[in-house]
Amino acid sequence: MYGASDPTAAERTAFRCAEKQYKLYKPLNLKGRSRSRSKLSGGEGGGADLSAVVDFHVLLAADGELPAGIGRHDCVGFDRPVFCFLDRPGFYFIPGALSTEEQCCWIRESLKTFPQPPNRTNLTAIYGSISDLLIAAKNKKVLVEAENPDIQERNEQNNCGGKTKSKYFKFVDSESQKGEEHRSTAATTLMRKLRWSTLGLQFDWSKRNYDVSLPHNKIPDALAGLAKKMAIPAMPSGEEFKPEAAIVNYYGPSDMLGGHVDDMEADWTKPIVSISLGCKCIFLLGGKTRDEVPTAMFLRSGDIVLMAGEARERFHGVPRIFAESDQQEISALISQLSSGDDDFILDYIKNSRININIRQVY
Ligand SMILES: O=C(O)CCC(=O)C(=O)O
Ligand SMILES: [Fe+2]
Repeated sequence: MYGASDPTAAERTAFRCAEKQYKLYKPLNLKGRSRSRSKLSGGEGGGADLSAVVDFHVLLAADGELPAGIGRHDCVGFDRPVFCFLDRPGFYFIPGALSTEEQCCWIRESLKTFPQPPNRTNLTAIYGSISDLLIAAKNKKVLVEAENPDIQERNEQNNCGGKTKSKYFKFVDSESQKGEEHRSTAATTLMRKLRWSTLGLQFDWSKRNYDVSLPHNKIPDALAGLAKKMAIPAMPSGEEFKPEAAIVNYYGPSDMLGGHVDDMEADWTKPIVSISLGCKCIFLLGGKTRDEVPTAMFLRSGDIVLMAGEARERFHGVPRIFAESDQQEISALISQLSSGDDDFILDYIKNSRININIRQVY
């Protein structure tokens, strides 16, 4: 799914040039996380020229003639404006599809419930199942390694012999760790290291496929309902979208997602329903090879993108998040979250972006 087989050839492609053009460059001593399923390397950079980036919110507000190559997609039974690119069938952009309240709700769910077992996250491979990460972060807990009494007992009963070395990780008060030799990791740090979680059918990144044998819950009803409703403009007529899996991506200020194609679902006539939350980003929509020059567009909190049919074969990625400097972009979100008691979530989202993309697998 992700990355090109020949990295040197990938370096020279039009898609790669666009990624380099838009990526955020930072001082070398602030080396950021590479979230990439295909990495971007550094460069000199600075303020990128954003004049070619399509801004659907400006087009929506102008309510006039659209630039060449962009159209409106009229869809029976769908009451919101939907934009499309005339030469890129199957790609749809629904600006401001979610209200501020809805955005807050999905941000909370993304941080609180979506990373809960049996859903897996990038942290699962290191620490096993971790429950209540957000609560632990709010309560300033730390994660420590401990012996798992359950497994020890079970092994003894099964005559596995001797003491098992089975370990697991648990949250404890940071105070209790003072003077302890155990290595501990603050829950707030882990929260920042959260890069993805998978809902519904679990995606196995190492096998690059869905592993239906892994325990999973179905997609929460409210999210499934939203995805079904928003998928309508991209659905073959008379059919209903079946949300079976979702990937939640968590982006910090210097994170990016390298160009890739999502090709692990059986029926490409069904869309990927992709929800943006938090800080603004640049999204690149390329061609069927990396050699085609991609179109850059802004994605803002509450926007929804649909990719179906031919658009499923197109390379796409996120080279840039706009955090900190562009707080006015998410001012409604900030004021809504400020009125609650969610300081942690407020601080998190001020310099993060969350993307929930929902898929029909079969
Ligand atoms: O973050 C986004 O908007 C895109 C995410 C994506 O393409 C993916 O997870 O496959
Ligand atoms: Fe994707």
